[in-house]
Amino acid sequence: MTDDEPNERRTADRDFDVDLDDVLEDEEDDEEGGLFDDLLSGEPIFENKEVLRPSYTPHELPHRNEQINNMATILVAALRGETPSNILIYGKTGTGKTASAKYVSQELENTSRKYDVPCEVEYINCEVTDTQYRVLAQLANTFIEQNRDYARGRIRDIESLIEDAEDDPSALAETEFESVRDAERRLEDLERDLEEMEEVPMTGWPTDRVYSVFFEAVDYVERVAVIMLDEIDKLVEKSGDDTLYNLSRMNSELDNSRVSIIGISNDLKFTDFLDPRVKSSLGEEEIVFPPYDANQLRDILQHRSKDAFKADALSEDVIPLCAAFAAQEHGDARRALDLLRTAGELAERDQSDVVTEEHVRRAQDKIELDRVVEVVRTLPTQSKLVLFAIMMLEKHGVHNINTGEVYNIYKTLCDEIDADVLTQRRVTDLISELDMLGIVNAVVVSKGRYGRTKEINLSVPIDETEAVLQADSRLGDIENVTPFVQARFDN
Ligand SMILES: Nc1ncnc2c1ncn2[C@@H]1O[C@H](COP(=O)(O)OP(=O)(O)OP(=O)(O)O)[C@@H](O)[C@H]1O
Repeated sequence: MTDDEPNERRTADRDFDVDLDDVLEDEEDDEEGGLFDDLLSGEPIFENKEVLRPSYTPHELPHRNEQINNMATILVAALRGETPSNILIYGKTGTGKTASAKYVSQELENTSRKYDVPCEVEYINCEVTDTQYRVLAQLANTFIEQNRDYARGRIRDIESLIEDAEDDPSALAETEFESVRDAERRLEDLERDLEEMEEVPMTGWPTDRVYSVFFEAVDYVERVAVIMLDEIDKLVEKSGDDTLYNLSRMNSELDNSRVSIIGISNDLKFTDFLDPRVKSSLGEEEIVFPPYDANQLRDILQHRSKDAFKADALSEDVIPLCAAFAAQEHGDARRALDLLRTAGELAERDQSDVVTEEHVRRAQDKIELDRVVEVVRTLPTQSKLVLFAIMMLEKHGVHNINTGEVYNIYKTLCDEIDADVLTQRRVTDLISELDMLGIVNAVVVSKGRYGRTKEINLSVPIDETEAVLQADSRLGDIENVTPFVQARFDN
């Protein structure tokens, strides 16, 4: 290389001279590891942690065969071009409702492609999409997108058919077109359709208009559309049963397509709020997902852990313990998987080669604490003030606190931060709510001729509770309020 060669060229050559192996060796010799070296050096515990996350759809769902077969038996009608009955799926949280329904839909769509039967499943999470407008708009736009693809595909086919027919008119034999002109007319129709297919904006239109665009989009081609409404109770709670009413009576007006609904809910009572017509149409078939017991959870964890962990990374008692803990919590598979993943992460952090029972116990505490922190963090300000009062009393050594004591300090705290003071009766209600959330424990005790009173104790760790309460921008201003506690003979 000469001096007058361009600079970049020389720089580039120099870059290539660097031998990557040398760099790696140098790094190995380097005694002081970087920030990540220590963390990387331990044997990894996980083979693929994603497998344990809620977003992962497992290929196998042990102990859900019966429910999966029931769903398939109902939905097979779609593959015969008939309308499947609507299905309502019930069960507590973490019992595999969504995972099973998604698994069945995937299989249904795969088979429909195999046999070339037009059938689609549209999934909507009603916790996120919780108004009639949004549900209809989301569905309309999905179908519009599919219709566009369909129209473009048809346009391509007809264009090439016309080209062939111009050379050889017999190319039109056995097609739906009698002449090239006929095919051209169809082409023009499709192009006009394509232009007219207008997406629904996420707000702003009258709901009637959204509904009619959705209706036309579904009916544009022949198909069976299965609409899966997960957390359907949230939709009804937020915006009533109009959406379900409209969807469930559509079939009588559709010409080309058929609609069937799968509703998923963990609230068994939500149908009580439905119009009787909607209730009977939606609940044509009901499938119940019972909670898992400890043995079933063990099988589920065993299946998932095969792909998630390195061989021998789990000590023998880890899975049974995770299963036992989660079985106590109404047989929730999500909780069991969280526990196993968190235990693995704790083992990884300890740079341990195996996950042990101890990691599971710590994971259980961590998850519980995370839950408490989240519950406390999202409490309304008034409840936070009541909890603050209880926490201060406990900090000053007062146990079996009574409502009057909480109320006195609560009032001082309200003054301190300029908040409205609620009545003692309302504060008693708030204490009961905190009890229901498992943050305090309030028991009614009889004091003989002095009547009955509530004895309140904090049931969550005091330091973490204080930290979360202090992190609230309003409560953070509370300084040095010392609870004035009347002399008590029972302390
Ligand atoms: N039988 C099973 N086999 C393997 N994994 C399962 C099984 N049942 C549930 N799971 C897993 O447990 C987690 C929770 O399941 P899913 O979301 O289906 O519960 P859900 O009943 O819909 O709960 P929610 O009502 O809270 O939405 C998911 O990660 C899912 O993959």
